[in-house]
Amino acid sequence: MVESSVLGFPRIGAFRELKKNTEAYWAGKIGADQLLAVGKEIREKNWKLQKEAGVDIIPSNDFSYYDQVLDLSLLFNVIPDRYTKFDLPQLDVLFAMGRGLQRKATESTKAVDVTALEMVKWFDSNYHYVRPTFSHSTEFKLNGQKPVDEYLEAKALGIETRPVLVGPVSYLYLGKPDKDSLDLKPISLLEKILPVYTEILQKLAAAGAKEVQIDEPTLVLDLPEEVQSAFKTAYDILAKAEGLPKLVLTTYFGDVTPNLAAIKNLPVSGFHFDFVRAPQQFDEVVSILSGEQTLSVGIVDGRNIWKNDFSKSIAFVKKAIEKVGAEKVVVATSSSLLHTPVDLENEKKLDAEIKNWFSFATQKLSEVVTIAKAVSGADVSSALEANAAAVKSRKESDLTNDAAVEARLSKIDKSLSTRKSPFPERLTVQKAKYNLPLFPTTTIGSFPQTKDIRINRNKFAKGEITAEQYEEFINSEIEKVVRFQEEVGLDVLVHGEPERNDMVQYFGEQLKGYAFTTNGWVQSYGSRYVRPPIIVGDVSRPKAMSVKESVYAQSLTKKPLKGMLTGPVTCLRWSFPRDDVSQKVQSLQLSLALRDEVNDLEAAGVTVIQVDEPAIREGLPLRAGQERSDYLEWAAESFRVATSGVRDDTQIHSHFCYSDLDPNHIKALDADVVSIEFSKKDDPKYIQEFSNYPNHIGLGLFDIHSPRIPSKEEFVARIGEILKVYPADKFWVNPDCGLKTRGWEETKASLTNMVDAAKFYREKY
Ligand code: MET
Ligand SMILES: [Zn+2]
Repeated sequence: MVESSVLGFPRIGAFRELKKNTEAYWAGKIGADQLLAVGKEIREKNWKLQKEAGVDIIPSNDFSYYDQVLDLSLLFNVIPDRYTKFDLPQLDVLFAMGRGLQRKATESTKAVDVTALEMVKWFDSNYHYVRPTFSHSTEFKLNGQKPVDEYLEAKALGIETRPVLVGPVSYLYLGKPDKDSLDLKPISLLEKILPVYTEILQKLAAAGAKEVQIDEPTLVLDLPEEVQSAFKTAYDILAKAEGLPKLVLTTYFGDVTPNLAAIKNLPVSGFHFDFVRAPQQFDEVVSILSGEQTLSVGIVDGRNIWKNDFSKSIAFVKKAIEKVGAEKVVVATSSSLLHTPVDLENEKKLDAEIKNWFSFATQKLSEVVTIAKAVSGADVSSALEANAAAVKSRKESDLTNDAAVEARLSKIDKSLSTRKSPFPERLTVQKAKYNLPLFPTTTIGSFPQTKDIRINRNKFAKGEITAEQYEEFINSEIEKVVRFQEEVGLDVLVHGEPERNDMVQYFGEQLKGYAFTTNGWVQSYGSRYVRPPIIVGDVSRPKAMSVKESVYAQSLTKKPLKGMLTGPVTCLRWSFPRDDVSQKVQSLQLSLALRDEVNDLEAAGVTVIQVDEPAIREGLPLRAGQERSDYLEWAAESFRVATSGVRDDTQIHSHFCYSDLDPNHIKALDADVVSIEFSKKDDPKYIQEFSNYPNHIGLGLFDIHSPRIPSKEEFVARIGEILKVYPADKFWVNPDCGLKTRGWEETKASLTNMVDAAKFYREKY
């Protein structure tokens, strides 16, 4: 019997229980005990769900209160000193590293003021991990035994699990040196970290774990020589240790063949490969298996919501069986299911035909089980028939294909993707028109999404208030935000985005070709979850989407008001995309819809327009090469198609966040002004890279993921740092990103300090 396996299950709860309770804990409304109890409940539910679905290999330690990489940092004591000096309980150390902590002293506790560690994209997904941050003084040792505890917890429920750990090479390589140790290469710590890996693995084995899923996803990246060779060093050492469980080396999100030499002959009990993303690697990766090693065939998509095509998958798995034998093959999800929503059954509003095309995490459990059964010769014919019917219905549906969109797409040429004049000429007319001071200040768009906003949005959704009442409410929010910005003296204002639940979903809901869910949440980072809309067919814009709010906001002020749109690549990346047409086609369709919106904004008098592309970096193919250069080309083309229909004196902004951005990747967008998340970038070399960026730029000055308030002096110092390498006449002053997750109090204080610092330099220059 071929076994089925799941690499990880969403841990947020079917109804976002984890978020609600984590945030309640942060707000001091519930105690740690209650939060821990909720975590336990979620784990129990997830394990039982998988058991009941018939999954053979069920993961444990895939749960986390914040991020699984951060958990490992805590477990291995990779905790910079600044987090340990307050005598915080472990859970609070975890959250302080994840999101920063600022707290006044009480009778029994010290005052705390510490920024978060850097958070970056998990490969090309919209999940973010907290970057392990190493110094010369890092002393690896086990801090507790979370993986063992969770393994035993499942065992106590009568469920045998396979614990998951990020492997040593990936863990180190995904990290970075702390600011006090910039010369440190994390991978050089390999031999120092292996003893703690050994220790935790021994403990797992002692607790009864027979096998551990050891994730080495960095194998899908271009790896420097010393990292490639680290695999052999690491796994040879682990293989020599006494009393370890078997290790299944798990890769996902891409093709590992360029690094095949690094894992050939590794002493592990098996390998997992992602054949959804990279089916082409099959022959080569199978060729490295020794007679003993198992092959985990990742065939059920952990990154998207389309129903599996059983006939194709079964054929694929059969091919694997032929090569290595049924007893060695495992049918698996391509990656953790963390990236998919929990349960399609909770979608009550989806059109029945469309719903039948989807499969969420819970449904994917039965998919791996059914495929495993089918290739083992069990009779699953009714499941196969239903599946074939769903696949056919999607392919042939009118909802999928729109001839008018396809015709417009075929007419895109250079004239549609080039601004009328080059940047220097635009700059001259824009200077004259907007007359902004040196160090112009602005924000990235969203202002605090208060409880009041959420309540009113829900009321409107439920029909408890009328459209007029809702509009009135939104207008009052806009007015509040505009007045506030005038008071603190910001230069380019925004309307605050109170009408937007999410920057992609908001537009998705107004575009034809999209479907959206009511409960399809996916963790993006920490307690922030997103509900990606789903691109089901050709995309077009029936009517204006954002003009009303921006025009209203502009009517309230004489200062320039920035209209806010989400760019084509980000709309694509933060949606569940179609898998039947290319990403390029989907992106360009979106860009045409956005072009109409940009032009409508300009015509309505909103002539500073920001088109956010925070996801442009995450979409970058993981390896250098043709696919990557093609991507950069169509991504930039999409942005320009969206934004180049405007006059020279219309100022186009763009915004990027979440990851290490290469300035060369955004030059071709030709935006007049860009803002970039930057506050946690300490490496002067990185700042230097941006000094040649030709257009204007705002390097984000404070972390919006943290409630911490930087002082004016801190802003002054940071701006001063950047000014050492960065020219003052291109310098915009702004936060890292939008302020939607922040409260008003810290927003007011931080922005006031930021504007004061800008004024300080304005006088100085
Ligand atoms: C993740 S990028 C966010 C940009 C958006 N305009 C905002 O401020 O919320
Ligand atoms: Zn952002």
